[in-house]
Amino acid sequence: MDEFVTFCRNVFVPVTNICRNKCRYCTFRCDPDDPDAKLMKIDEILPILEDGKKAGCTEVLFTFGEYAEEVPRYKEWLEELGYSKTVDYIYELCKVAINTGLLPHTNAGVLNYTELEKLKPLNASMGLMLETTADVAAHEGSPGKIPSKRIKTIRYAGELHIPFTTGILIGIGETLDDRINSLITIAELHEEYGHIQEVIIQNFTPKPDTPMADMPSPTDEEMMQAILIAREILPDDIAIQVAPNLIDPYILIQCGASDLGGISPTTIDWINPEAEWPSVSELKEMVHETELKERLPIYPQYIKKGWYSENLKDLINSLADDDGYRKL
Ligand SMILES: O=c1nc2n(C[C@H](O)[C@H](O)[C@H](O)CO)c3cc(O)ccc3cc-2c(=O)[nH]1
Ligand SMILES: C[C@H]1O[C@@H](n2cnc3c(N)ncnc32)[C@H](O)[C@@H]1O
Ligand code: MET
Ligand code: SF4
Repeated sequence: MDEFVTFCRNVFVPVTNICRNKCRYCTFRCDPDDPDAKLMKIDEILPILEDGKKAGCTEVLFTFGEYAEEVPRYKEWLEELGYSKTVDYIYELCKVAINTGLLPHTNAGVLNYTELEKLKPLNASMGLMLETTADVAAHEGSPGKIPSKRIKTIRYAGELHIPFTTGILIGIGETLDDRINSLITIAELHEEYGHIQEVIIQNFTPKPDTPMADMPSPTDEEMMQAILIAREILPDDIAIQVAPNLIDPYILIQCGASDLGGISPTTIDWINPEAEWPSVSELKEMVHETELKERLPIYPQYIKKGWYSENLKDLINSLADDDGYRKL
């Protein structure tokens, strides 16, 4: 067990919920004719960033459906905003966020090398869940969840020296062997490139009106086992993240979890909207005697290695203490 666990104060901006995939566990995604379908404009996003900054946040999490450009109606919306590719819009949003004083962490699904290369100078870290290396029914109809495609994106991020977040989803039809295989895959990618800062062990939570609404969440025993195995397989410099709005973290910390991810004082978890964030004081109670430490979206070792661009230098220096954690 680590001597402390970390978390990050962030704001969550669900830039678009249009997505080419149809993951059977997901309620984030919308069809373009759904009344909730959206592509957020800078005008709408800016006040969210400013509120977060005022509340002491250091990170903005920009989340997207994957390759929404493959959905014709979305292309029109994007063109109305003056962009022909999502990555160009993300680039602009990251600039706005940095000017507001927040460090971007973008998770836009699978991206190619050129897209990651474009976004690297404006992101403190980026993310993509591997989910699983298994071929599961939950991912039928989701070309972007083919494991080899996800592995490629994670590999490109390594080649580009982007501090990276990935993870696995527990309880989507994968076996114990699949979990082990997924973790070995992540460990090998990190051994090659050294860029994985954290691995999220996310418990599937069934959502109403999805094809997986009646599937059970993983049991506490399965989650404890997954963390123990992850701690065994993953190199020591990778943090293991669990989401404190989805599961009680205390026992999982005893098993080796060392990070509680982004929690937001001002926004909801748009992927798990039913699960409210604990406040920092509630988080303190949840971890009992364990010390809590606030981090930035880029982990201390990547600040030390200088894995960030000139664009982020002043902001990181103003937010980080000498050890690379949040300056108090
Ligand atoms: O609020 C959430 N934050 C999620 N985050 C945010 C994450 O907790 C933080 O942004 C990172 O720890 C960086 O500080 C993700 C980030 C990724 O790169 C990949 C997947 C996730 C998943 C979630 C999630 O389900 N809910
Ligand atoms: C951003 C990440 O959120 C996770 N995600 C999407 N839907 C669910 C759900 N029902 N339960 C838990 N995690 C989910 C996926 O792992 C995705 O990659
Ligand atoms: N759509 C992306 C993915 O599944 C980003 C997070 S899910 C809302 O990888
Ligand atoms: S989980 Fe991500 S990729 Fe899958 S349908 Fe939802 S938004 Fe799309």
